Amino acid sequence: MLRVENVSKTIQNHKILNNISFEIEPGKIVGLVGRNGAGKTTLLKTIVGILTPTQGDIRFEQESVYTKPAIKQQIVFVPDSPEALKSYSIREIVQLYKLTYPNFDQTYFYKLLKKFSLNHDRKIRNYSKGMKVLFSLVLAFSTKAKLIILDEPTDGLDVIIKKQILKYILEEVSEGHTSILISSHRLEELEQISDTIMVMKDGKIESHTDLLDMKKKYKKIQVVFNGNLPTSISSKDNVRQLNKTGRVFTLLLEGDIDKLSSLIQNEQPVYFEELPLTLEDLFVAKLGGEEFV
Ligand SMILES: Nc1ncnc2c1ncn2[C@@H]1O[C@H](COP(=O)(O)OP(=O)(O)OP(=O)(O)O)[C@@H](O)[C@H]1O
Repeated sequence: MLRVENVSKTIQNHKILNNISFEIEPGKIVGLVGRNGAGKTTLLKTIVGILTPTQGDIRFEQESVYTKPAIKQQIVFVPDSPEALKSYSIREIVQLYKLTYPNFDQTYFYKLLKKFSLNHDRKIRNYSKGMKVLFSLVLAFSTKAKLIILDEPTDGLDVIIKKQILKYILEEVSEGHTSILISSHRLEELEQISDTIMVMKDGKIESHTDLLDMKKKYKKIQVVFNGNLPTSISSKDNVRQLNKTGRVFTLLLEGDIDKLSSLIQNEQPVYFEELPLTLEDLFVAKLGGEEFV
């Protein structure tokens, strides 16, 4: 379990991280979303001990990553640009990783290279951008670390390779107890694979949403009535109007969603349909139009 406890980071009088606390349980995928400059990379680098916090602590399995650096063998950071490895041969990288991570599984590593058609005779600098990202992920998962931290792994990749990478991350997590912290500025990408989503803004965690809980608590519907929206519905605090086009209303129901649905059905709409709910809908309704793209 990772515990981030009241972490703040100030660089040159600029407070980049402001009192951040959260936990990641084993086997969970946590998505970190925020616009450019929100502080995502700084937070990730602080968690892995590349940067030291001005205040607060980071604990993994109860040990502080600052006072017990050996615990860092259980945590792998994959930076947003995997360029650092490009001047090494694959054999050199394997040697380096075996020294750093005692559980590095070489057989598994070569098996995965083959699976993704990453030719290991080739120099990494000759890989395409997508291949470099895949290679970094394969390397990270082969360490058998308990926490893998990925900084914008899908940035700048085409849709096909992006899907392949997200699918691979999900497969790896379902196999064991690896936890993942993954950042992106694209909410809809992380929503597909995460258990929880944290939204970061101006160095703070603005919201922390459990996606399973969200599906239970909220429902998005489209309804049409003969006239206007009946006041028995529009007057409810837990019914939010997301959109109105002519007589078509898109509503977000919150709380006891079954009770609210039957109340709406009782008003005999001429049309009623449940729509898939996205986190973006929820944030637009709750936080007033924040965009993440
Ligand atoms: N070493 C540094 N010195 C001064 N300012 C810094 C330093 N590192 C980061 N910052 C500032 O901290 C803020 C957060 O940067 P950070 O790279 O963590 O954001 P981010 O959310 O990862 O952004 P992006 O999505 O663009 O990668 C930015 O305003 C950046 O300019």
